[in-house]
Amino acid sequence: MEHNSNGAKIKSTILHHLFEKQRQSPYYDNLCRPVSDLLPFIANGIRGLTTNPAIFERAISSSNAYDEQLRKLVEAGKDIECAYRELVVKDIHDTCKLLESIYNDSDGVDGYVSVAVSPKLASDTKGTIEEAKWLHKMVGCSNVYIKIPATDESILSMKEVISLGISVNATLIFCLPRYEAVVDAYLDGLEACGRTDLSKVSNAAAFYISRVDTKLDKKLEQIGTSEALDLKGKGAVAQAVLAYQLYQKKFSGPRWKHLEKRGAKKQRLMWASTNVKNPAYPDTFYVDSLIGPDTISTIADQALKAFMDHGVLSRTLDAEVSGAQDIYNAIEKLGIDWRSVGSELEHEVLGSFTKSFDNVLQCIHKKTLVQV
Ligand SMILES: O=C[C@H](O)COP(=O)(O)O
Repeated sequence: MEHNSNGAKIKSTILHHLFEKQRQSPYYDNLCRPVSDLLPFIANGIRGLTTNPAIFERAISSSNAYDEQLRKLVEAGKDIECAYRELVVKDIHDTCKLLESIYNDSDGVDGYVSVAVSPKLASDTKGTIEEAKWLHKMVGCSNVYIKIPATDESILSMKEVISLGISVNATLIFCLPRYEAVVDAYLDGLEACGRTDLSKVSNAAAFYISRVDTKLDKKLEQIGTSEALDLKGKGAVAQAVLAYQLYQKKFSGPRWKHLEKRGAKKQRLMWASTNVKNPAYPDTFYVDSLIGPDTISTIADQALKAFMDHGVLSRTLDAEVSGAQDIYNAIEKLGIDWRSVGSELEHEVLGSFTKSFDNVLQCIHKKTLVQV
């Protein structure tokens, strides 16, 4: 039985058990205004929140809760993009405050809220650094994660942002080599950080899941042999299982031990894109299949509802490591290049986030016309 902030008893859910029994933290992949609407999710065991431009597009375009702040921003002479950034900063700040007690109680392990730099900066190293610094300063909360895409150019910015003591959620990770580069950027950033105590710097690595299967399944169908078809729906989870093995390897040994002595926190793998896209797969498939300690599962509404209703709580993430390696190798043997899968997905998702970013600006523009 859990207690709310007034000391009243609230019923434990599978999300509480996920954290207490499996040491995996459930985050909510969503945001809304008023942010107080998130309180029931937190009471149900959500320990952090992730956002992206598509989430803001949905939130701002489907609600008039932003109109008053927007009117003031327009009156103050802000242009559309500035106004958008301020709306975002307010939501993220207010959500950080809601999650502050989880952040404090967990000693800075949980309670984070992610806010992404503009997808338009994905190939601009310097621009990403500047925007990350700006967002961090404007939100003004220790429990904000600045979300930076793991593109070639933005990985370079991660090292610098981390070295400034800013916590980062490295996102858009679709393949293992890219994940390894993200780990190295975190380690490099920590080593370059001038602070003697590194305990306030945190890093999550958002590894996409369902979209990887969507892409792989298409390629496997094109190959069409029974061996290929038999691998459908297995690649994304297998790759994630191997990412967890890589995480354990990278966060042990002398290099890591040295940083740990300075108080550094291990990076946390965060499973993103956990909503099932293929209706033929069970709706809790990706959440159920990737349960393991010291990780985060960020879950959007569809999978969250399903998991809370009939999710299965057992440690799956390292239950079948050699099987996962066999699946990974078999996919590669069929001529599917994991790196190319990663770059195709990176291109597609950045494209769709850029579209959401443009749409939300257009929506704000329309709202300002109505207000005039
Ligand atoms: O922020 C990342 C989301 O988890 C993406 O999820 P999606 O692939 O279902 O759009």
